[in-house]
Amino acid sequence: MGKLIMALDQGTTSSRCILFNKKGEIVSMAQKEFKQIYPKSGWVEHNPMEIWATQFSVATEAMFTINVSAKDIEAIGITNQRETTIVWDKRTGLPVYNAIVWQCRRTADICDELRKKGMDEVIRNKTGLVLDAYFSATKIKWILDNVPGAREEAERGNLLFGNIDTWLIWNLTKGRIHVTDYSNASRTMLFNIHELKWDEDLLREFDIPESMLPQVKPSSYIYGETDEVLFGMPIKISGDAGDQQAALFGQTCYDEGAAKNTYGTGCFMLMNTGEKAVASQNGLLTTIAWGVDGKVNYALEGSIFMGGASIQWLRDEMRMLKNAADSEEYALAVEDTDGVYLVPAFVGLGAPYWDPYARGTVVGLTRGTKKEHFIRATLESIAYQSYDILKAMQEDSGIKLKELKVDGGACANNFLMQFQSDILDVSVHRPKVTETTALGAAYLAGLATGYWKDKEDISTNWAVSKVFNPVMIEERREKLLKDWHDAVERSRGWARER
Ligand SMILES: Nc1ncnc2c1ncn2[C@@H]1O[C@H](COP(=O)(O)OP(=O)(O)O)[C@@H](O)[C@H]1O
Ligand SMILES: O=P(O)(O)OC[C@H](O)CO
Repeated sequence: MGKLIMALDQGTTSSRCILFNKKGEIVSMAQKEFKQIYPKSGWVEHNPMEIWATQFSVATEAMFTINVSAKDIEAIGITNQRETTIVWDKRTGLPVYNAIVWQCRRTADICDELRKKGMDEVIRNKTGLVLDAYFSATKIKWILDNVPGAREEAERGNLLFGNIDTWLIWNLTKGRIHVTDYSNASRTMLFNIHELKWDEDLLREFDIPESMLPQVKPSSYIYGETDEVLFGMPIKISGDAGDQQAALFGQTCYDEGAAKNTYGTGCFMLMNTGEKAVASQNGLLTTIAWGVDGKVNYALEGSIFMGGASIQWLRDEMRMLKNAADSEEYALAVEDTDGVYLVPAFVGLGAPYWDPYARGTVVGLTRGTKKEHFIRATLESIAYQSYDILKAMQEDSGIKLKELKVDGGACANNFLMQFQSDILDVSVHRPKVTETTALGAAYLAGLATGYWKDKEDISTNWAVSKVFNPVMIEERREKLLKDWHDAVERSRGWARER
């Protein structure tokens, strides 16, 4: 069989491990969901120990299932839900608080205060990000200000910060390595994406000691080896990237202008802008795609907070679905939504609106509205939100997209993909391997050890499974989009006024 690459994909709702062969094919896979903790309205946490435990357990399960051991694994690549913040005590390895998840809105008021001081402009220029509770900086500050004794211990140099990648590498190496990569660092709101270093002014503004921060390395790089106790012998750890950037890499979007959209918990559209950091005029983020071959690549990103998660909400809270995949059949059982629009602003709206006070809104209900219309409107909202991002991206980059590569759990939905193509008026390409996040992490790891020679070697692995071409007439598209934008306006600012 030859050696395999292990990708650890630590997502918002589950920890996954996938073993890939040289052709980029999935040889084994294991997955475990873990608990979502909602201590207050708008707050979201994870237990860091559960994240580590589930991630390690799926790693051993994926090996065990196909009867391979550490000697069969060439290297490990890590990819992770980004921004989610963990602070732990380096003496004990114990977190001082739960992981504060990227979706958590608890620090919206800290952002409001900073905005009053004009910090939004400073932050945008240095980090490429929009001042928002989404990113790690205000989450770290919240932990230091609210966990008794945390600030004192941090100032004494006893506490470490990490996103999930850093936390996993620290645990995989039994506390020997405290590291992250450029793509993850670029999501903290503390990293200067032009100078490629932690920004002293921002650290001072947020009152965060630099000693807490990990070293920043390329995304394809031998960071170290796993502790031999874990897998029986050490395995190289040689890839690390935030999950959305890893998906861009896994989709082989190596050329300037190439773009992908991932339909997972949220939806994240990224366009490679090469070695140029393009500043957005339309509410997108400028972010680091990866550091590979001694160079840093930038991307424009549109982040949508509720993508597939809104289908999960239909399933778990509204109890309209037995499983997410059934949404396709319900949506196809009606011709349209009968004028119903659902804006899934359950945790505010991300790009391009950036409104933490927007809340979920349904408009156009009538006596004739059926469950099928409601489900279809929820699926359509995913496509409309992606339209808003693509439009902003085309304006910012000056590039008219001809095709969009897709991946993530919800891209399995054929209704959604066809509607997406219709609304964008662009062809949508679904690859054979849709686990592109894990694949990207595997590619980064394998490039560092010479398992794959170069990006060209990898590119030949990408293969399309299905193409969706637009068939909707323009007048219909325009009417739907106009009504969608009216519905979005009705959702905005709702929580601020209450
Ligand atoms: N066939 C489907 N139709 C619509 N949504 C789906 C479908 N399959 C999965 N999903 C949604 O996709 C999400 C899971 O995708 P995944 O890429 O595994 O997410 P993540 O990496 O964010 O944990 C869930 O929110 C689920 O509701
Ligand atoms: O867990 P995912 O795949 O929804 O990704 C989460 C993102 O990285 C958040 O920025």
